[in-house]
Amino acid sequence: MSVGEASAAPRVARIILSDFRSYTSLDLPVAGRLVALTGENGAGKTNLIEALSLFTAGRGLRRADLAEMARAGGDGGFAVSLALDGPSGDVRLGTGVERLPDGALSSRRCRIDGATVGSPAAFAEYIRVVWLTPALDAIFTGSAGDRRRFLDRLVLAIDARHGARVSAYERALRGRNRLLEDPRPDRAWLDGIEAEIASLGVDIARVRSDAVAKLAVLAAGERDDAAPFPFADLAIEGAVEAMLGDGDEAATERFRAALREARPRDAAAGRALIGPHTSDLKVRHGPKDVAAERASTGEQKALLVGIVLAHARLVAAASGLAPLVLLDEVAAHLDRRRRAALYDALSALGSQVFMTGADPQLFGELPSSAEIFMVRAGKIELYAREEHRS
Ligand SMILES: Nc1ncnc2c1ncn2[C@@H]1O[C@H](COP(=O)(O)OP(=O)(O)OP(=O)(O)O)[C@@H](O)[C@H]1O
Repeated sequence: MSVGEASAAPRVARIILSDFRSYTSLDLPVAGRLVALTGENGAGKTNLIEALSLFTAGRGLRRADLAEMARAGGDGGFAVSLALDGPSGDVRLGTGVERLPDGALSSRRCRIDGATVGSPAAFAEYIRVVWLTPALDAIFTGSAGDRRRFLDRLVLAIDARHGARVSAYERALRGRNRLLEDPRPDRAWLDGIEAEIASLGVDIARVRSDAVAKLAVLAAGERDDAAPFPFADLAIEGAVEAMLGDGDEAATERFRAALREARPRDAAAGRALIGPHTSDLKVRHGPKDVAAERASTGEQKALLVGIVLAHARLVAAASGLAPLVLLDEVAAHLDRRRRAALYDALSALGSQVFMTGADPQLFGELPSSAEIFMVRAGKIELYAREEHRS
């Protein structure tokens, strides 16, 4: 499917939580496409969108352990379930952890219409999820590792197998590190594991590069210097990415040769010094043509919003599913004009969007079809919208 083609937009129609974070039990019907969650600090707004973020591969938007998600004071288990109004009808998605009869906690369970599936990656057939959280504010000034993780999340929303690919690559790297600890390592084993690393590494570099190139094409379409959300110039910098020009097979061979040659150096360092695990995502503020880390705090936030909007459009075009968009405390950072522009852009996306903000006034510019909820200590009710808009 090409960028711009129509996509289906699944909608969460009901959220049911049991012993999830601050929620003992919650059954929330949702009617809107644009949904705002307001309420005091600590009320449970982020907890709710974190629950939604579990319907994608990985550990959700806080990258938390399952044990942290279970309500303190509960039995250690929790359940999150969604009724989804999807392209092929209604479907029920569920995930959580159960306290087993023998007293132990189960591993993470994932279910689709009651049937167990192997991992949350299986939800990708029904729903894609993208998000922007305050933790990402430091992404441009933070470590290359943070930016790689950010990029991998972008890729994961397009290609649900990317997480498994990265895990397998990291496992193979650890295996090679262990072999290199031996002063006389088994050469056949090393050859084998390096072949695996090279093949997985080139796959990772390729899908990351493709995603960045597609995002760049989308951003290029919006090269309006006066746009409220500036376009970003994105590029990946990495030795393996630089090898891709001659095709994947040649790149795999070159990466494998580089690993073989680097054995003494990597043995001394205790890790591989070359590979996509050392690459960096370079971001520039397009209209100003400066490195993103040199832009102002507000400009960085606007850049991130621009990237997330472009990403949501890319996910819709690539997967045929307009992704669920979760925006944690984004509205509060934007001036009035940009907030109105954000709501226009979100309406145009076609996605269902959940956004949080402590101050209900932040959502004054939302269209009347939007739904605003007031969150108070584990309880959620509709905010008096009519009053609010008068
Ligand atoms: N496992 C847990 N069990 C019980 N309560 C939890 C658990 N994890 C977090 N909480 C509580 O949830 C609350 C935080 O909720 P959340 O982060 O959703 O707040 P918020 O409404 O987004 O607030 P803010 O506006 O400050 O971002 C805190 O009071 C925290 O103690």
